[in-house]
Amino acid sequence: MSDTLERIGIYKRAETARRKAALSYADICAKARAASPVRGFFRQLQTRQAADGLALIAEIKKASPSKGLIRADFDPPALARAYEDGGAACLSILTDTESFEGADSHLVEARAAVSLPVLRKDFLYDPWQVVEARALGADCILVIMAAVDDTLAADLVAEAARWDMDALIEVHDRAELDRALALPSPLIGINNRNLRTFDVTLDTFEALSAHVPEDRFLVAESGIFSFDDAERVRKSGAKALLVGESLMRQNDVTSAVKDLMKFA
Ligand SMILES: O=P(O)(O)OC[C@@H](O)[C@@H](O)c1c[nH]c2ccccc12
Repeated sequence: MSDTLERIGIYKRAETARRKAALSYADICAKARAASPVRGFFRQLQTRQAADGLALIAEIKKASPSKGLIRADFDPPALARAYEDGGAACLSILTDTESFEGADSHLVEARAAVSLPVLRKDFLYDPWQVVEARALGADCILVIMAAVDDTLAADLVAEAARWDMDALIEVHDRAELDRALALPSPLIGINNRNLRTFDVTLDTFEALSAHVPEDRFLVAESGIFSFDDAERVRKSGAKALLVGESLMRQNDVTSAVKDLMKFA
């Protein structure tokens, strides 16, 4: 099968080159300095985890390469409000258009509708994209260890820190985890989905979580559909969940969040 991550890397680097040609580093920095102030993403997760035992990062996701169209009735600001009303701690918003039908405007408009911190969910290959994320209003970026080498990962994390943003470091196997633990970020996400094959299993979380030191804030990503799934990863050390599809498929997103987290 074709390697999706490889394909994404190719068009994303080309897209970024086009954007950089139109807007220099200095210009994108000026935009980032003028952006809405950072909302503490990690701090919010810690607060909500301390209060409830588990925090939710709720994802706004219209489509994906593995599932196709997930939600036809797609209104990012309305979804953001519904997630906030349900009790989500933070939002994750896809901005990649080619594979996920996301858009930068989804992030801008959804974030403006709520007071929650927001993760820009995209494929980052250049610190310029981190500054761009801040210019859009993002409070946290994603660093996918399967997509970047150690030098680039460190550069992305450093750029995020320069803008007071958090960085969620995503891993899928032991080698990626060991590389992630060398980075100066407390937020580690174990992606239960293999980005090359799309296989999803919570066994991945159970196997890898044992190797994550207690002082890291561990996020369980992908393939969480029920309260039982949430309990299963919580018992293996998850402090937060990152959930997209199972919430996006519900008409009533607010009660879907309450059911998943057993919020009253
Ligand atoms: O829709 P799910 O199975 O609940 O998964 C959400 C999130 O983990 C997933 O969208 C994701 C995790 N890592 C990514 C990297 C890029 C794009 C998407 C992702």
